[in-house]
Amino acid sequence: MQSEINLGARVIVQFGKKKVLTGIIGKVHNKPPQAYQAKPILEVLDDQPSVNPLQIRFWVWMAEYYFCHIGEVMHAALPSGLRLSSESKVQVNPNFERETSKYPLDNREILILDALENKAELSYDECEKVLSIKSIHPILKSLVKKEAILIFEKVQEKYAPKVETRIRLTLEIAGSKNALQEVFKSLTGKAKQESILLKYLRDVPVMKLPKSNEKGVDKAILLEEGDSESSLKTLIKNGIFESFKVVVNRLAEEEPESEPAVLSTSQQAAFEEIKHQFESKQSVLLHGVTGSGKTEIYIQMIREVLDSGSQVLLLLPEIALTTQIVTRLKKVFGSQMGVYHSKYSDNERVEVWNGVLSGRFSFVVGVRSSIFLPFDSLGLIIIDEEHESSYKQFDPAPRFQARDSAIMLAYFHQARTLLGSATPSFESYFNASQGKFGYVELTHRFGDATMPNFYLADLAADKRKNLLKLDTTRILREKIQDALAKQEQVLIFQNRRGYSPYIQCEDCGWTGQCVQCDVSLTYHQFSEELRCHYCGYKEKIPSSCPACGSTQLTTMGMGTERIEESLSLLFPEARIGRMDLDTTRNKHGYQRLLDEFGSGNLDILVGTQMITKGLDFGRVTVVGIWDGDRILNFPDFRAGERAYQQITQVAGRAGRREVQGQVIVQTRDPETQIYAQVIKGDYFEFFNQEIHDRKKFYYPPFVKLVKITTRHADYKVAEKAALNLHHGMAEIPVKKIVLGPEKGIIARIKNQYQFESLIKLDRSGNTPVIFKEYLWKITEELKSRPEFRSVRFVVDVDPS
Ligand SMILES: Nc1ncnc2c1ncn2[C@@H]1O[C@H](COP(=O)(O)OP(=O)(O)OP(=O)(O)O)[C@@H](O)[C@H]1O
Ligand SMILES: [Zn+2]
Repeated sequence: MQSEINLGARVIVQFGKKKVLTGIIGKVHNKPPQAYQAKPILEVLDDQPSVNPLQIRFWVWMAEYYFCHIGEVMHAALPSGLRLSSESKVQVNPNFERETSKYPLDNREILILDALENKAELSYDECEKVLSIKSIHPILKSLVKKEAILIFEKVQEKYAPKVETRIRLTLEIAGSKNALQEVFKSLTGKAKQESILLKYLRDVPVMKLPKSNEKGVDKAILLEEGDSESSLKTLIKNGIFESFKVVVNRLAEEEPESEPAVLSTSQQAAFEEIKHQFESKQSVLLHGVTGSGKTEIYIQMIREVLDSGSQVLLLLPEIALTTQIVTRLKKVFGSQMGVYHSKYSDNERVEVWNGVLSGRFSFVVGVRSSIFLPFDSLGLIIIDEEHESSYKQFDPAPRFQARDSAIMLAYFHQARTLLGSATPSFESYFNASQGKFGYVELTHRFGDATMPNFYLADLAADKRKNLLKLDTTRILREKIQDALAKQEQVLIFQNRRGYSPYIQCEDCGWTGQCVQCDVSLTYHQFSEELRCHYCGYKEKIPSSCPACGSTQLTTMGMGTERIEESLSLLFPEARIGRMDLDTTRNKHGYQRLLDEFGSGNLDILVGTQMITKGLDFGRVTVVGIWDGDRILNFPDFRAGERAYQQITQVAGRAGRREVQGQVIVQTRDPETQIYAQVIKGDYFEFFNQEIHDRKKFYYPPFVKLVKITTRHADYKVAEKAALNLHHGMAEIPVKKIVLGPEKGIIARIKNQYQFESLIKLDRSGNTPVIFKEYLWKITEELKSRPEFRSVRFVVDVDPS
């Protein structure tokens, strides 16, 4: 068999009596495993491997680096359409004969056997339908005992190619004019059939171009004007038409429709400089202020690399992927470009996968999981908005950082990585300052656009002077009013983190709590529900307090819904939209809101983080940051970095064309230094200050962080396991600091108590590798103890 096996091919392996699993050939060797009995391969599914050796190398690296099983990486990497599912099926036992069987059969058993005469195999579901009962097992079991049927596992490809039924004239008819005339004669008086034939001849020029009959037409199109299916059937039965099936592409073909823009002088200079630095560096950081036109530079880079015959991957944060930038790229690259989106169906994902495999897509724009596509000759990976924390996968394993992983992937391909941002991550900026990355800057906006003007609006002062109305400062109101008068647009930003509205009883102080987690339920006005943001639990809003019966329930906190409400009171004439998790839950919600805003149907858009990601709207002149302080205050060593990035990014949506933008930050503390730094736009100065603290207190990029969460349904067991883990880790002979274990910020999630340990590892040499080897042994040893058998240790390398 060995000669048939190719690295990367999918195979089926039997586990236990009933289960079959799909695997990928990772290595072909002759050493039998010591610890377990190897399982035989039942079948090799692919002649051509689905996964190439570079991918396998990448998976191995990822599993090792992010401390998880390679199976978990495989699971994340393969679109589920490429994994196989097995389903139990029933067929007649070939040795069975009803007449001579020594066992008596009851009625229901006979019905199943009858059904199997019409169809060679039935699924459990189908058997249940035959008898219209719920539990088919006893009957099938009895049939097996009576040696009447066999049960087997059928492995099915989940991916289903899209098949179209097409109709064409049979060869006899299409081949001769006479035959066709005969047909016409025979159809006189049969208006319905005649109409179908006429329609066919209208769409397919059989007379002029006999070859055109080969392709025929889509049956659905042939019948779409109301012609009858049964008439078509008759035509087929009489040998006039025939039907056949073809596999078609789900992803529409598009031709490029515009040329790339001509770069400005400074863009051109940046472009040349990037190429120059690529000669000596694998990775280059492009630090270009908001609106500087990074996209056009990417387009030129992509063009060049594609022309040289290599593949290109452009990574975008999740939400940005549905928008402007993809439309822009599609216009330039047409159907050479594949889009890999998490909102795509499985089948669509498999088509992008296969498109990369077959060479149809040499360029892919995608979310973080697109790093797993089967590229075999990448020349360039671009990571746009590289500072985005959504590049990190939190759950489930592999908990990978797509930016860091992409750099590794590029290394395996001997490719280059271009990281772009107006507000680089500290990691990348640090790497650039150390000379590990190249560094190219764009300090001006494209064209005549200038950087926006900032105003710090003092909430406390306005309150004292009685100028605060519905939480808006005077200056914010004035600027909005001005913009509305000039028919310009306004964005209002409220930070989602560390804050969500909830319901409280005014009389007894009751608030809704999740039944499985130690958190308050969040209030959703739109759906009139209370929801848990951790486990998804939800309940209807009670009409009275469940604790004391009072009907005085009020909404606490100030979410985007409340802001929308306040603004509609203050500016009754304005058309206001809201963009947050609530209004974008369905597939097209986000796009629809952007389209409305873009086409000028909305004057004001209120939103969370979503409105900050790379949006480019020419008429936005005012950006209001509802509560600046909220952005600064979260308990995290990255608080400052995130705040700087976020304020700069939101502000960057304002004034991207001729009219200068106005940014109003509402705050109780206008003296806070970070505001001054953002306004000055001096990232370098800000970085230098912050990095000093990071060094002093041992935080990244000076150490490597590993976070381990210990989980168990029993508080005591979880705590004990976490303490044991702690003691084990303290003994590991590498340079490190082990903190914790502490009760999780949220003590219980989905009925599991959690304790967190944080490890700060020395970065030098192979300290992290040694640490992980020991950690593996420690957790395996703990899990082998009966008391900790169901404890989970969740390891997060480079948590964000
Ligand atoms: N060479 C060019 N020719 C014509 N228009 C350009 C050119 N470069 C940039 N633009 C326009 O300038 C605007 C800003 O460009 P772009 O959106 O690429 O900026 P960006 O650097 O990605 O900004 P951000 O970081 O804020 O997302 C866009 O409307 C873009 O179409
Ligand atoms: Zn919950």
